[in-house]
Amino acid sequence: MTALGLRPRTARALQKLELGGTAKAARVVSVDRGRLLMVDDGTGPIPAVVSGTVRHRGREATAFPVTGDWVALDGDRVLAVLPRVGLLQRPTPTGPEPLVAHVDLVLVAHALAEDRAVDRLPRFTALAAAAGVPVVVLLTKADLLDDVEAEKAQLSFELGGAKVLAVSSATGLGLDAVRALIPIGTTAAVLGASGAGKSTLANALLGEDRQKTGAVREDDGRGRHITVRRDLLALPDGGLLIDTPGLRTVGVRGDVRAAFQDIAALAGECRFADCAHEQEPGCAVQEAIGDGRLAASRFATFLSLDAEAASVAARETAGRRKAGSGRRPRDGAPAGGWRHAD
Ligand SMILES: Nc1nc2c(ncn2[C@@H]2O[C@H](COP(=O)(O)OP(=O)(O)OP(=O)(O)O)[C@@H](O)[C@H]2O)c(=O)[nH]1
Ligand SMILES: [Zn+2]
Repeated sequence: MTALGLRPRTARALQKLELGGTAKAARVVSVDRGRLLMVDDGTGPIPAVVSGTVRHRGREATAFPVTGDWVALDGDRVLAVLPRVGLLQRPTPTGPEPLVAHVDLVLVAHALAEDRAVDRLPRFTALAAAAGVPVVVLLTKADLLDDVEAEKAQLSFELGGAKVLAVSSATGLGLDAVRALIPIGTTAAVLGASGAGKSTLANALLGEDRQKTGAVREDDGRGRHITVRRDLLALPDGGLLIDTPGLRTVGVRGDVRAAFQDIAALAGECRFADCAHEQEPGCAVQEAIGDGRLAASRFATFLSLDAEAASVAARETAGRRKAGSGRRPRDGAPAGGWRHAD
């Protein structure tokens, strides 16, 4: 893996496209409508646009690039999006919306001192779980808490034993621990509600005011600076950080159990395979709540997200039936294909 996180598999996928000598792999730093900023392992940010020609079909090749994507770049033209791993997608009424790609770790920021409602956090962890990306919860603004260790333990309990790190951009608490999570070449995405302290944390990790510089720099220091508001940032230690704007609404989609493996494991121990975890005898979930191993609030959150995902699935099935009479695009490519750069 290179400093920018290019994996051999992704590099091979580029070779397979056989685009010719001048096409190279480059990574998307930011997307501003049709305008992209790219980096590769030799150059600083380069502006690029998406090619109007769909040269290669397939799911990724016809997708519009998102921050973190690896693409085939020829001059200033993006020819194809290379196969994605670690793709964070937000469920929307019209289907999943890709947010960022090639993410190795999701950091969910939550300022417990200002927001006691932790039941929204599993929405973020579900988003990561759906992408198969590990999660660490950041208890931000820890300087505003009286008993950080106790709050951290409580938060971890309420999140089913999630890994929680207490951090403060104000005092520097926990910043080294966060840095250690993002070694050279790995990409972490910070998710969380607006005001959770994500951008301040990004600045603290960068060691500079991102608003002024916001630059992705090559680790050899040759790269140029360019101001971007957010997106893929190169940390001084070589890790890559994607700061995302606060997501106001995060829906859930698919099987939410991936984000509730603690509950799924308990449910596997219930006496009845079809246990509804209400008042059945031998219910391992209710037993765990009873003896304090599982937070009742977590189980309640699970039930509500599970119900939400089920209703989304039902809506999508109904929508597909309605659209079923329409023509299917060739090669299974999504209708619409490239969104052209202006
Ligand atoms: N006391 C304290 N305040 C903090 C800390 N980190 C951030 N803040 C304050 O919290 C507020 C919000 O911080 P931001 O970093 O802008 O939050 P954000 O999550 O990036 O918000 P969005 O960009 O809207 O998603 C600002 O007023 C920060 O100064 C911290 O560690 N301690
Ligand atoms: Zn049960």
